[in-house]
Amino acid sequence: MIQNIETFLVDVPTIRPHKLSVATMNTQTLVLVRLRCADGITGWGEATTIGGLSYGGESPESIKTNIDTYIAPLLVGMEASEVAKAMARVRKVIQGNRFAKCAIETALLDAQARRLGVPLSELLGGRVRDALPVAWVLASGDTVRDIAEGEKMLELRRHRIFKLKIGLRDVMDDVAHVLEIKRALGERASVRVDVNQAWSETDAVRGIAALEAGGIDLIEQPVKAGNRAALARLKQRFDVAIMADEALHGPADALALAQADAADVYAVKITQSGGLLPALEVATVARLAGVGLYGGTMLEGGVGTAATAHVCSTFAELAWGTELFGPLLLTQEVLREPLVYRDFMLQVPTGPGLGVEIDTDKLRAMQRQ
Ligand SMILES: O=C(O)C[C@H]1C=CC(=O)O1
Ligand SMILES: [Mn+2]
Repeated sequence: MIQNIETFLVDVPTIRPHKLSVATMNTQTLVLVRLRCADGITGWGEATTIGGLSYGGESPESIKTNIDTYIAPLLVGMEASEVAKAMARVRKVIQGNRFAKCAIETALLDAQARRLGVPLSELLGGRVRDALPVAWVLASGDTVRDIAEGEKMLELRRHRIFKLKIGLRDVMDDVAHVLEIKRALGERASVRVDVNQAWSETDAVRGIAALEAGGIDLIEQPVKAGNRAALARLKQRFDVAIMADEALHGPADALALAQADAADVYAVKITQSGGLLPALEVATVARLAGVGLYGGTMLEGGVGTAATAHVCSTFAELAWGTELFGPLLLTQEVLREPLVYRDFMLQVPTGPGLGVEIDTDKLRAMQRQ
């Protein structure tokens, strides 16, 4: 039986300012959920977002309030091992709130996988890979600093895929910044950009033409999320791969984007999809439509990152790797043992459930009062 559900906000400084077109992050607010069951088993989930309300429609505070006020009372007293019934109730009664639903589903699945003594991946159909390629995001806002950071990551053998956050400056200034980094890193790295919706379609035509010519491998969400037709026109116009991120809020969007032939690649995010099982549905639509997969992040800490890793470990094809580096951007760790990054890959945890343990003493000390 589900005994109680608690939510925690944890403000953690980032290792350096992280500049996106929608926000500059100096701290990240982790939203963590603990679900305790009458059989003594505890499950954890995470609903972290980026930049308060500047990236998505749910803020850390709204997620906490909505779980505490509306979702937890629906679930307390239900059978904890009946994850699908519990989530069916949540999905029937609660509109929207994809991030909150994701955290709840993660906690239920973590608890159930622990109960069964298996890694969470095995409840999701089973893993076909034990490690995932991980991109690093260069977003200091400074070209020289970004190049030095990229060189350091290559030397450490931690990352050889780099995503650059652009869209804040004039299109051609951004292009010059990106191409300088590409020239410095050369064939040793895959260099990609994320515009986070900042360009008009005409900006995008100019910007993508120059980036494609300069050897950039992937263009993420160049135009507004709602402008599916523009994304489709850009996909038809250019050879370089176009990725949908903010345009993709779960399986229905995955289908609509596929029907519009609007993207070469989907950024699969468990929070944006509204949970782990909807994220698997996004991946299935992609597979059937011939769309490539990429494991996306909302810069979650260890819990959400592990959950996404379990999901991505089940993908037969993962052509574009992942960006599951969230914990590495943070100055403090909430896990007892950090996730393992080695040889350019994140190792998918092997223990029961998520395969990570929360340091509850640390959490108590770090949580927002
Ligand atoms: O992809 C996004 O838009 C969000 C995010 C992922 C990595 C990062 O730095 O920001
Ligand atoms: Mn993105």
